[in-house]
Amino acid sequence: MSHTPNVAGLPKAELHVHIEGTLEPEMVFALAERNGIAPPAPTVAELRARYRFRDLQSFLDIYYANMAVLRTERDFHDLAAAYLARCRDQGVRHAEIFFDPQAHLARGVEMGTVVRGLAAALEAARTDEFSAELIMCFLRDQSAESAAETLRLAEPFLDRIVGVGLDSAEVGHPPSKFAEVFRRAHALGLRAVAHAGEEGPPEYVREALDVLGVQRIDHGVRALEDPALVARLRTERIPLTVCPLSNVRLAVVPEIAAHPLSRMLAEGLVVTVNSDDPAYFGGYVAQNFAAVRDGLGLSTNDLRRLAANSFEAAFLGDERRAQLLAEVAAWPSPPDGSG
Ligand SMILES: Nc1ncnc2[nH]cnc12
Ligand SMILES: [Zn+2]
Repeated sequence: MSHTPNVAGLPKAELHVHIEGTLEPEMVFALAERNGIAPPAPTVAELRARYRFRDLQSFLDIYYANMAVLRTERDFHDLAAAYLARCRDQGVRHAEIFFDPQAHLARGVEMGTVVRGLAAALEAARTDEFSAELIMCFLRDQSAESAAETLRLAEPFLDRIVGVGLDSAEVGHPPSKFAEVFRRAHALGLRAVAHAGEEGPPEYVREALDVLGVQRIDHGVRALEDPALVARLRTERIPLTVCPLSNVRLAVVPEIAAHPLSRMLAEGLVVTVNSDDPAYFGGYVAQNFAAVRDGLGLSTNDLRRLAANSFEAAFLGDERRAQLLAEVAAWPSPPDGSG
């Protein structure tokens, strides 16, 4: 077998991971038991067997149903702590983590319960080597008024939230629906990102940039259908947080060998590789790197480019960004310097 560099050792930022999408089936059952509620399936194996998705909506139905086991501050802490523990083995040096408060508010779980639990886990995980931030997403298949109310509820916690995002069922819910709440988020000093061009058209990517003023696009793979948009993304160096295994599992692309990531790299786009909902899609971020390395035949240079892009796209200070970029440039280096 040819020698392939160990992508788990490649220093990287993960910029597109939904914390509720890291809820492994085993944890669904453990939390159901701890909270005295019925699990969503008879066994872990039977729950996992349902993870065959036709499209985004068929995934979201199970994703939202499983979240019912998340009730207490401790639950949210334990969920984030489990993801953060995995970051160490995945080469993740910085994580920007999405959460979906409306999905919890709807079940009577308060904003403070969610944010305090998640933020405590992030605080405990921060070191000189590792940083993490929270991005609060609005559910685009709910109303603009609900998004505005969600932002109001989050105002007491903005010291623990770096930015806002937009996720959930895309088609029929254009970014422009959320112009006002994103304006308010900018006024509050928050960063902004949005899912666009996953199932939705290139026009949604444009709206996310022009109407919502986002600094990154989450997914964005359908932007490739529009050459003028591709040229703009390249010229303005707008990062796209791509999720290869997610795209295969949600039938955005037919198989990993057909994934447009190679084309995006060749176009000079600031693309990054991320896991999206790793408990559902067959792997965390290093498995996503391995899948595109093997499925698309990416070179060591390509892998370094993807990791460097992740630090360029991250909400980091200049000094730490420069340090992490230097570590990427030195990869793969022998772990003890002896080779
Ligand atoms: N891939 C995805 N697209 C839109 N909303 C999501 N919420 C969790 N994962 C998502
Ligand atoms: Zn996502």
